[in-house]
Amino acid sequence: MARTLDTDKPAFPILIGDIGGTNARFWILTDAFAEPMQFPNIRTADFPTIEEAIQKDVLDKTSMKPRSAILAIAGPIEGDEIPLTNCDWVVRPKILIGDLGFGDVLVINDFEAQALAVATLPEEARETVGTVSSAPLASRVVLGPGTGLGVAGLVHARDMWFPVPGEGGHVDLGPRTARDAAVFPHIERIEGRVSAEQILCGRGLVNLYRAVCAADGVAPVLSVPADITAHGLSGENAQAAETLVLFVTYLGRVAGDMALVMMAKGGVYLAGGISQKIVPALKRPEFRAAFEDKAPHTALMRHIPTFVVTHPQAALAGLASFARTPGHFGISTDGRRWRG
Ligand SMILES: Nc1ncnc2c1ncn2[C@@H]1O[C@H](COP(=O)(O)OP(=O)(O)OP(=O)(O)O)[C@@H](O)[C@H]1O
Repeated sequence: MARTLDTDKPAFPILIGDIGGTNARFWILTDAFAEPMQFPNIRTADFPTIEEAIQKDVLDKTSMKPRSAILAIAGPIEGDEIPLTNCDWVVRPKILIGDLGFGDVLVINDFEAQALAVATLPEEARETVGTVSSAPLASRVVLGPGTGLGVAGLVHARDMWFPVPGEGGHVDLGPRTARDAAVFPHIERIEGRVSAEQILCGRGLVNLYRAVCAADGVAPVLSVPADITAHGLSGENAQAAETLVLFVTYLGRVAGDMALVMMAKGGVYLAGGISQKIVPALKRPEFRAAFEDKAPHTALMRHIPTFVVTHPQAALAGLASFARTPGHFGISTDGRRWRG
């Protein structure tokens, strides 16, 4: 139920963890007010299991014994064994309780955590894209191209924020312009279709770049997402430069669709590992133009702010806000909380 944790809060110290497909990050909150203890970011591929990662990255490095854990993971949360999308780890709350000594484990969706962050993000932890820079207390959307494409909504009601997790990264993305029509036939599909995540993530950047090369009849010379954005931003590779322009155009198109679905007058927040790295490209006209190009609602879209989340550990900041003041957030713990 929405207020479960308000009356039954997890006990401090609390381990909070943001576990993505590529990276995992952990903090310990010693109490409701103290600065968090931060631990080195790790790559999930460097540890065979999450238990080993928590033991070696966190527990072996402090005498603090966390009593509770709140983990945000990439993937759906069902049952007592929760495999992660895009990584080999399986989260087993009963093992975390039995082997690592936690008394209380809550697992939520990683984009729910991003939504928690967006609810409480200070202005200095975001950068405005476009000309609208104030965000009213109204529904928001967070959209994050990273290892995958995460999407969540955030509803403000009854003086609380309610994150709305979903699978919005898998909506269809179709061609609009003549150039799109030339590039799209070369985009690798998933079961016959081009979902947004086929383009708007690290792997998708490579997919899009290869399609641009194929449309131009040139051999691809880049294969790593960071190289494509670097060569695209510098302009030294024509196909990478166009890839980046198309990437922000499609991101604007999907971000606009999500804003329409949620009536997100409170703004669209771009998170994930890629957004912060391509801010100059997002500030070119194409992103906002695609975002606003939503007839018959272009006037509405012009007033919706768009931001890049610049906080380096936004999901952890969101989890920390929730752990400290759970009553401010409507998070359901049904089927997602285990006790020792
Ligand atoms: N400079 C860059 N330009 C483009 N892509 C990048 C850059 N740096 C990293 N990436 C890509 O970002 C992705 C990692 O994103 P992120 O940091 O959000 O990881 P994550 O938290 O593990 O992801 P997720 O939560 O989506 O599973 C990888 O696909 C990586 O190739």
